[in-house]
Amino acid sequence: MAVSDIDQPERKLTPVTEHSENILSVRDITVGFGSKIILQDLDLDVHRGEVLGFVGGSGTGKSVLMRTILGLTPRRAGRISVFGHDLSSASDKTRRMIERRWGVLFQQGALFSSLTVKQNIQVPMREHLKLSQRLMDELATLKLELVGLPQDAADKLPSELSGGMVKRASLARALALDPDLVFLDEPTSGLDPIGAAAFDSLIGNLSSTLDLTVYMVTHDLDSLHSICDRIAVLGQKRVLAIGPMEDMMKNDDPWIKSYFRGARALRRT
Ligand SMILES: Nc1ncnc2c1ncn2[C@@H]1O[C@H](COP(=O)(O)OP(=O)(O)OP(=O)(O)O)[C@@H](O)[C@H]1O
Repeated sequence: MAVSDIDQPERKLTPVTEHSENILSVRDITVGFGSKIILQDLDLDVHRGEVLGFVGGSGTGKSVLMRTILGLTPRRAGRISVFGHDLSSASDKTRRMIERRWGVLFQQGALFSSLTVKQNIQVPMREHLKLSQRLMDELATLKLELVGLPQDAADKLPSELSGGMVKRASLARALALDPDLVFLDEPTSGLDPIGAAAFDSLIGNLSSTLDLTVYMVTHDLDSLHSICDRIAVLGQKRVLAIGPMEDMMKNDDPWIKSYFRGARALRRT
């Protein structure tokens, strides 16, 4: 049975009044390209075990922030601490340990087109672990099951998969090393509403059963309502607001109001 077919267990929401342990902390981050500043003095905390949804207008810097945290885009100022380690002062060994403990699903899936699904899932295993081919094959089989892909997907190339299957295969790769934290960049974009709901359900289930912390950039209001413990809104080069959906529904910032209580948002109720 696919994970997504299992009824979604009632999610235990992270209590926001208690000070949860931060798995990721960003302080005073400034990022720019040439003379254009995208993020300025931005602060953000992600609590262990939560699903944090990240929203903001197009071009506000959601992907830039995610790439900066991942070390793919340089920052001009600020500190990032993951699993209690400051990334600026981390040794190469610590940095590799951190990279082993996080998984990433990029916006377009970013699977290697010339590798089969199984080989794609095994890329992080080859990079970080020394395992026999047989063990890696067994692990890839387990990951396919975890994300609800049929076993015959293992030997297919990404071009032979549907959009929803590509997302699941990318998620299987992001989960290859049993991470504590996963970054998902618009995981439901391009999926039809049924596929998107099944994917949300999968992420919600994995988050509860594997005790995963999820950092999810999304435009999908359904995802925000159904699986996010908290929502962070990016605007004016910083995190404008962060909190549970109830807080967003009460917020009077014009962008937040029109996003969460505008005509499109109200149509879904
Ligand atoms: N490598 C780069 N060089 C120059 N500008 C860049 C680069 N990467 C991103 N930008 C600019 O940074 C801004 C933020 O881009 P980003 O992709 O983070 O937006 P976003 O909030 O993720 O948008 P969307 O919701 O449309 O995906 C944009 O103006 C973009 O053009």
